[in-house]
Amino acid sequence: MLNTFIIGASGYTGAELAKMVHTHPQLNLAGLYVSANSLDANKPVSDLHGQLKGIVDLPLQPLTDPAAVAAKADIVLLATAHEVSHDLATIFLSKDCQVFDLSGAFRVQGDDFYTQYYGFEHQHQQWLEKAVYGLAEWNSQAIKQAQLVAVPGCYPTASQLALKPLLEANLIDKDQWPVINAVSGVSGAGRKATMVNSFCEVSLQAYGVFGHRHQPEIATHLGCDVIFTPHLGNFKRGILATITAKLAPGVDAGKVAEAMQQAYQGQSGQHAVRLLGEQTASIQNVVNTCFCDIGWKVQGQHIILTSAIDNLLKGASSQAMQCINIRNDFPQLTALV
Ligand SMILES: NC(=O)C1=CN([C@@H]2O[C@H](COP(=O)(O)OP(=O)(O)OC[C@H]3O[C@@H](n4cnc5c(N)ncnc54)[C@H](OP(=O)(O)O)[C@@H]3O)[C@@H](O)[C@H]2O)C=CC1
Ligand SMILES: CC(=O)N[C@@H](CCC(=O)OP(=O)(O)O)C(=O)O
Repeated sequence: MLNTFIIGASGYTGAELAKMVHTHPQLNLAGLYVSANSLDANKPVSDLHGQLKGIVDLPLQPLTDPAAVAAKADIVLLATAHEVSHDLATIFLSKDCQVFDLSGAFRVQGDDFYTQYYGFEHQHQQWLEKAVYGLAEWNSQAIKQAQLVAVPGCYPTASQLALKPLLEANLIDKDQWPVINAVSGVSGAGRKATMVNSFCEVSLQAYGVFGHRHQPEIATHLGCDVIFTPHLGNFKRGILATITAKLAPGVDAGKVAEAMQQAYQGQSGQHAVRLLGEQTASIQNVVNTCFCDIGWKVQGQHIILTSAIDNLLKGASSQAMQCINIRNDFPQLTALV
């Protein structure tokens, strides 16, 4: 059994992880942590997340001595804000733990990327270079060798899983940037109350226009520029991305279907993508599952793809668990289906 610790366990993604680690046959849920001065310190996690009652009732311990936790850990899941993960990760890495970071702290290399998009200067360049991007369906060979896995963001997961098969097969005309419009439920913003995510303020609207940090994350890892516009919707969880792209000359619906099937169909049960063909993806069918559903339709030289995930699961926690499974040679969907 691998001793597994969750830092940030009182948050939305942390609570999802607690349930998964608890049910995983090869992982021992060894401890749940919140910040040293957390108002929730020492409460049972199930007091905050009632769905865990009788399943995981461990206390949320204050993280006063991360090095002491590192000494006991085989695996550490960082379900913490970007800057917190940035500061904590190396403490665990220096003690040879496997670290799976759900934040954006190690996802993108680039000179002023972190100052421009995250508002802090990255202090751990070597680990940033060594970190493996945890897009599970596409990066398993590198994940198998990784000590630090940067789990992709929620919008980047939905967007890349849809576009990557077509880009890898050279089916997209890159001169016309794919346009990604995506709507997220409010849990995407985390559990802390803010004005933006308060009940009476949430409507349906675009935000981060031309400035969201997921645009460069998507473009970097796809190797193709994109227009990306996120929207906040008045529902709790799920993301639907609707993506419009121009196909390369001579590409038809048959070639698109072949590329999709080649990318995903062959490894059924070993990955978390479900292909819908001409049906459209919907949030209802993926919420509370680890799956990304992808549908598409071709008309002339254009394709419209729809891609749906649960932002807290395939967009964060279950993708982290897929990466743990890949890294440790467990069946990829262990504890997820
Ligand atoms: N929500 C989503 O859909 C997605 C989130 N992510 C990323 O995953 C990470 C977690 O997100 P989410 O679960 O939504 O966040 P939440 O805000 O819901 O939870 C954050 C957790 O971190 C804890 N925390 C804060 N500061 C520290 C600290 N210094 N040391 C230890 N624990 C700390 C908080 O508890 P306390 O403050 O009481 O200490 C809380 O448990 C973020 O980086 C987010 O960007 C990625 C993809 C999707
Ligand atoms: C609705 C909402 O606010 N969503 C978040 C994205 C959450 C996510 O994917 O997380 P990372 O921050 O880890 O990249 C946002 O737009 O900032």
